[in-house]
Amino acid sequence: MTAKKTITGARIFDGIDWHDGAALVIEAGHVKAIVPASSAAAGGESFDARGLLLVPGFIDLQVNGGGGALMNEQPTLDGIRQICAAHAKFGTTALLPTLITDTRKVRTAAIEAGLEARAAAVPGFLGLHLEGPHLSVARKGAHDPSLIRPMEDDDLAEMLACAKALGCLMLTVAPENATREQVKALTDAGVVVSLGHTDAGFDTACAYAKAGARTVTHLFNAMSGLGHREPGLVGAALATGALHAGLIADGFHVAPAAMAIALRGKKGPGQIFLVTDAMSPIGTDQTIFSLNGREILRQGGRLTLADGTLAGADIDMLSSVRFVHEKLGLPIEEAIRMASAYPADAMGIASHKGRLLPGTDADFVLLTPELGMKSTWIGGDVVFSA
Ligand SMILES: CC(=O)N[C@@H]1[C@@H](O)[C@H](O)[C@@H](COP(=O)(O)O)O[C@@H]1O
Repeated sequence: MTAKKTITGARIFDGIDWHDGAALVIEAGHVKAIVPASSAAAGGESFDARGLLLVPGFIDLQVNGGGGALMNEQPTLDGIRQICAAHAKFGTTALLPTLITDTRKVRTAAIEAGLEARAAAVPGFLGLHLEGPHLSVARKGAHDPSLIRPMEDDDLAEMLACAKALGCLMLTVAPENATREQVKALTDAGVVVSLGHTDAGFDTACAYAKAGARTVTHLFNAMSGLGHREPGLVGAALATGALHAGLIADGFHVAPAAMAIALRGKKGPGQIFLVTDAMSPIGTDQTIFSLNGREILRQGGRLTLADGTLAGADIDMLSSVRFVHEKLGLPIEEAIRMASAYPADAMGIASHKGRLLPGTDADFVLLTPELGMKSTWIGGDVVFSA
């Protein structure tokens, strides 16, 4: 990492506003400033990004796999490296490798791998997301029901130890199999607790939010719908400003009209952010893979178990940004925020990620004006170039 780098010629979006005729100045891997191009002092390396858009790097809080690796099947340092590298090709500069419901043994291996990835400073590795096994069997989705179980004392202890050692942990739980006291203990220890795979009613969801739950896992998927007398978790996610919610924007998981209604109806400051819920095929031509001994087929943009159950998404983050921009008509700035600023806010890491402000990590993406990939930068270094 050289001390100083300057990126010139691009239209720069810092997550709040556009800067035209400006240069991004990077020092020691961090944003130093965005300055008028004319006053960008010489010195250090200079990169010409004429005609391109420079936007904050994407943050994906739910990534089961990519580049042929699936966290459940390859809970190793190598698996994490593969996943991070695969998603960097689509603008993702920070992600949470996500382990869905599995055995204790696999979970322990995933935590070990996460600690190794942190020690090795794997580019793009942010922390871990453990989605399950403390979920509701009734809302299992593609999770193996035989492995879903209540949170016991030793589970809680393992999560607390993981949070302490790793520093960045998201945990999806269902109120059916995790108590409010457990959620409070976890959030007090800095774990971002997300509610999902649940039939929790509105009041229960609100009570869990009060206990510290901060986010909702893939809004609409694997939860009861918004009923007029029982708004459920969807209703709580939208009506409770404290909750942030992830959304899979592949056009198969949630109908565009439902996405638009949710975006219009979300009370702030909590926002709806994009997640890919991507699986191993991202960035490969894989058409079949296995999860807990069951086959998942990739066909026509969807990933399904033999019985047709959706099992994660076949989408990358840049395509998700394009989807909400092009299909929902969101301004490009807002589409980009949904993939950068909002997940950073949800995760509580906005002081150093999600926006390009003085002092934040120099994590950014260079795109063509048509939103094609050019290059991905993490900590001021190029990690992918198209
Ligand atoms: C990794 C994973 O498995 N993610 C879930 C899946 O479990 C669920 O089946 C699907 C649809 O849920 P829905 O049918 O309730 O909308 O959403 C996500 O793909």
